[in-house]
Amino acid sequence: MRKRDDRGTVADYIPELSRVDPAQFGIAVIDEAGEIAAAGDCDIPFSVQSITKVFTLTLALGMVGDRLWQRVGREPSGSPFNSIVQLENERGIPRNPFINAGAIAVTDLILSGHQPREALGEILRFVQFLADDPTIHIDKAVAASEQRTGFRNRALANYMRSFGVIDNPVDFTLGVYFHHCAIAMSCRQLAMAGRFLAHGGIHPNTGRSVVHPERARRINALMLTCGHYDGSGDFAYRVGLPGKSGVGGGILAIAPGKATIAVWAPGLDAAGNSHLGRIALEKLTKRLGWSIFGA
Ligand SMILES: NC(=O)CC[C@H](N)C(=O)O
Repeated sequence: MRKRDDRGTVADYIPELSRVDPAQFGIAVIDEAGEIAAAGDCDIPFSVQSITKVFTLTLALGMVGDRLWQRVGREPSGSPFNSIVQLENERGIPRNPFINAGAIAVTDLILSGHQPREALGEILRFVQFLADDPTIHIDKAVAASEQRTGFRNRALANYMRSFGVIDNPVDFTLGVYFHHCAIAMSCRQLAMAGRFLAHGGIHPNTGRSVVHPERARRINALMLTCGHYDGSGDFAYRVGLPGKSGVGGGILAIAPGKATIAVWAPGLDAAGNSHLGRIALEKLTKRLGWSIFGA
């Protein structure tokens, strides 16, 4: 991967992300026993962006349960991650929790009854707990950069608010959303944080239950069908694992019962998913026979 020169394009609609060096590549795999195989820039923290949508969905389901599905759907959108078109015909209900509109609605549920700072603290502590690492932090420069330029997300949130899908002041909800997207993690930390999804909802480090096995299975199903936006079908076709991407160039993939894999390569393809990250996952799952659809 290091040697390839087809690297995709670094996201530039969040100015701070356009400063990231596209030559970087990292990967970390953690198996059921906790054995770690990691290479390249696997310890460099990067902006996880939409990958946090997996953690905020998990947290929100724990807080409000299946009531969440009154606000957000569970179907792939077939549209770009920041698209607004479906909201008009679908009463402001976003198609799924992994497109921006859906993740903003989920963030709004987490915020309800809290101050933005408390809600954000709750999300960050949850991610730190999952990764078993209290040093994980929010990159304030990235958050501020998106606060300044996030006009589309502001449009999505205001539009949903007009349908009553968002309860809190839009600026509060978006403040929490921009900041949790700006959580910085390395591939190693991310692969660690996802482990409960590969192992039936159990946190392997502590043996404690994070979610019911059924919920872990369902989150994986959503990652498979919606985790790469309008590139989800292609990701399932090529890689064959539940996965969640972010515009920082990271992908978290789950091989149920086997392992978690986190990859990071900042250059993106046309759908906003890591170009080399996807290629690396495709090669790895093929070689190991890890696709959930068979060898
Ligand atoms: N696909 C992504 O990672 C998008 C997340 C980013 N914070 C945004 O809202 O645009």
